[in-house]
Amino acid sequence: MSDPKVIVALDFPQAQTALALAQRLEPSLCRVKVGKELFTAAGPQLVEQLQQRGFEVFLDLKFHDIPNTTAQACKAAAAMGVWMVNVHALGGKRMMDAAREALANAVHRPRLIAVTVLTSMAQEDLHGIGINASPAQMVPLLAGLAHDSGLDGVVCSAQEAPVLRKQCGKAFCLVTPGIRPANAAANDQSRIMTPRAALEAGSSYLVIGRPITQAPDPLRALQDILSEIGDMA
Ligand SMILES: O=c1ccn([C@@H]2O[C@H](COP(=O)(O)O)[C@@H](O)[C@H]2O)c(=O)[nH]1
Repeated sequence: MSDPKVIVALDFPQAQTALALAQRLEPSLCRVKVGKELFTAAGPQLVEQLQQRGFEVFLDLKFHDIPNTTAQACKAAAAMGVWMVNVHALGGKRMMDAAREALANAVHRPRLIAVTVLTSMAQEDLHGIGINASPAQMVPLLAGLAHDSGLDGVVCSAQEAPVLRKQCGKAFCLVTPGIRPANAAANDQSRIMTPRAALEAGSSYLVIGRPITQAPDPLRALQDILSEIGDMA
């Protein structure tokens, strides 16, 4: 089976719009991501519909709660048959251990990854919440905890990928949002990189939302990105 490197973020307020966009894409070219906005509006039924159309789904709900609650939420995600699910590393090692253990005997075990520092955040945002460290310092620390807990990978920016690749090894999955083709608007993202540069830096998968979903021709936008990636796809 092919292993598409692009994960399209379906950030829409309702199922109908998300399905219409998915209809214009190709499961052989990309996976899709269902995040908080769409899942809150449309729920597991929408995940099921995307899977029926052949898409593998990254359920991006960033679970961050006490260990038991997070573990049970991960189990519920696995029961939906999703390809990937995530927790937030700021929930700590005990929470990540519980999440991994909860999935150990799942019939269909999704990849379990942890968000490190959101790609929208810069150093001043961390200072604003009392963390006197830079993303370049915090991300390796949180990725180390996720790695020690036996998680499959992390969400980070592509800017941290070279360091994490060395720290956590080849098999560790680095999922990177904040991807912007040259000249595309950064929007609310802070730590960004172009698609090809991100893969060269060591990203495993690229999460791309608005540059594709808001384009006049989303399939064309995806294909342009895949052409830029070329032999790295
Ligand atoms: O650190 C993170 C974690 C998750 N995201 C999600 O990725 C997409 C990015 O969308 P764009 O439109 O390409 O900016 C979005 O769904 C975020 O919730 C992230 O950006 N950063």
